[in-house]
Amino acid sequence: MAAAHSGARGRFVVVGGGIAGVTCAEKLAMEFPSEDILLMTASPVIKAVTNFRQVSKTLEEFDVEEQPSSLLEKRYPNIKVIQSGVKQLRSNEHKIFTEDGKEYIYEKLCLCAGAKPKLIFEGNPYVLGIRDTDSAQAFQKNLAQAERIVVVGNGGIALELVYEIQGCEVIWAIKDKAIGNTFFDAGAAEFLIPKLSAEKQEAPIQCKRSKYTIEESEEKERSIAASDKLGSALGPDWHEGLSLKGTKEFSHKVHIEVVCEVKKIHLQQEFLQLQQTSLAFPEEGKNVEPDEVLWPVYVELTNGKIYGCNFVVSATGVVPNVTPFLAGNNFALGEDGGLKVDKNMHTSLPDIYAAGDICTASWEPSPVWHQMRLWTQARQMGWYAAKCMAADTLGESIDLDFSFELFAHVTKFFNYKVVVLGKYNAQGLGLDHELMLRCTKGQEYVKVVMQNGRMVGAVLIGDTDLEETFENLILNQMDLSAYGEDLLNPDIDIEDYFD
Ligand SMILES: Cc1cc2nc3c(=O)[nH]c(=O)nc-3n(C[C@H](O)[C@H](O)[C@H](O)COP(=O)(O)OP(=O)(O)OC[C@H]3O[C@@H](n4cnc5c(N)ncnc54)[C@H](O)[C@@H]3O)c2cc1C
Ligand SMILES: NC(=O)C1=CN([C@@H]2O[C@H](COP(=O)(O)OP(=O)(O)OC[C@H]3O[C@@H](n4cnc5c(N)ncnc54)[C@H](O)[C@@H]3O)[C@@H](O)[C@H]2O)C=CC1
Repeated sequence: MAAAHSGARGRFVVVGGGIAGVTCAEKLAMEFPSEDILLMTASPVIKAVTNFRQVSKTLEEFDVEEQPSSLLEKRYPNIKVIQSGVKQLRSNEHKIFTEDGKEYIYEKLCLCAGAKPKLIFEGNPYVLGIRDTDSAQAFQKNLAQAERIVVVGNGGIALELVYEIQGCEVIWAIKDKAIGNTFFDAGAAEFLIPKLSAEKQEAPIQCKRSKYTIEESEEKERSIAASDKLGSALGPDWHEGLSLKGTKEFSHKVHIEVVCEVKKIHLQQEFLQLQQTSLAFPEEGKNVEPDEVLWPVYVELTNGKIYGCNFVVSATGVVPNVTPFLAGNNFALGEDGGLKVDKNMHTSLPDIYAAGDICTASWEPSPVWHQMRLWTQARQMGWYAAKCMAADTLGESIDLDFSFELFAHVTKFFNYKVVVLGKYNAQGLGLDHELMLRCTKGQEYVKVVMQNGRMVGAVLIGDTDLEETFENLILNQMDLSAYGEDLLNPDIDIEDYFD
């Protein structure tokens, strides 16, 4: 490496301008008002949490705003933002080196560099991922000229996309039998499916929140894929600021191919040489006709079907963004490739902490908490990592934060409010559990997971108003055997029982 110019010495250095990094820097700035906190980030804007609302003991909601870093420095005069990517870490010397050729010395470091989309057929220019503002805009631009796309993956992004896209045929290829496997079971999927064939209620195509937008002149002409410079993950309602419309005039037109993966992606020329048949968009769920249209790419599925399309969206999860920090540093990594952190958010290397999507929680968790790469957890981890760094500096001990007692997430899918609590899909419980259900078509879907008469998880779709009561029941592990099915009886006001 070329000789680096000496930058600054920071007692506390945080890497990453996403929710985890910014929250961590803010908390450190509050804990140590007379210290400079260095926040290094590869992106020109930072993500700030605004309008934070504690909905219940563990459920929280907030908005995420993209802001220029100067606003953060104004709010916290002891935060200095350095806009340059970190290219190397020398943990044994307590030094980091940035892309602009500077080096910095830290006493304590927190790595919050997020994650990257885990793309199928990475490098294929017809395969798009969605992570940050750039990639979302690239997607929108391509969609505006598309008649048919193939969406691969069955998690949060795919669920949001298939519902939001209008005026474009969508072939949705999933590995599982039912939609939304990361959040739902087959019953909940069944409840949601009718929404995909209904006319989408027109949402105002404008952003609910004011957002800092990148100057037009800075925006590069893009071909199909976005630039590979890594920005922060998008915030809530990210699609509301974008018109997700193809070239046609219909609302939803989604066909789901279940239990399959993508075997191959053929360019048009290759496909024509194969002399195989591709399929037209299935009417009423059935493949009847060979396709007459020529497409830029053809997707061959493992079930033998081939569909032509304009491009493919790979919404197939994320991989922690650890690469810039690994060379020469012997970090312990989790099975998912994240930096392992203990119950103090400490990695395996001295004075280095990690938070958010980059890390893998490796402590013995509460029986009803698990890690998921979500912004609620990024905020909680960033905040708690700062508290741990402060406690260590002051020689104090600290208990695991209460937010890690119960997994709790509130979001929106297909225009329904969705709350998931604890082991909502009986994760890790094997056969040792029972399910109780209540469902009113088009209105609500309530599922609770019971183990030995105690509630260990719940999925609440619609305005059920049950989240606080169920959160308490999961947290206090009360024996509910005596209540039997009455637990979900809509004629009984369950809150009166337990409050
Ligand atoms: C489309 C989409 C929708 C989502 N929807 C939801 C949702 O509805 N609810 C929910 O809870 N979660 C959602 N998520 C997940 C959520 O956005 C992430 O879990 C969360 O934002 C992660 O925050 P983070 O700070 O760990 O990482 P990021 O937001 O990825 O931030 C990482 C930061 O590190 C910087 N960086 C990267 N490499 C370097 C480097 N070498 N040097 C310096 N800086 C670097 C980046 O520029 C960025 O600022 C969604 C994600 C996506 C992509
Ligand atoms: N409302 C919310 O809470 C939302 C949360 N998110 C979060 O953002 C992150 C990224 O979202 P997603 O990419 O949707 O990740 P995800 O982890 O939610 O889902 C990935 C999906 O891809 C599937 N998959 C993995 N490899 C595959 C392959 N080779 N072929 C076919 N399918 C494959 C998985 O089975 C899974 O269904 C996640 O952490 C997610 O939790 C994203 C959007 C909305």
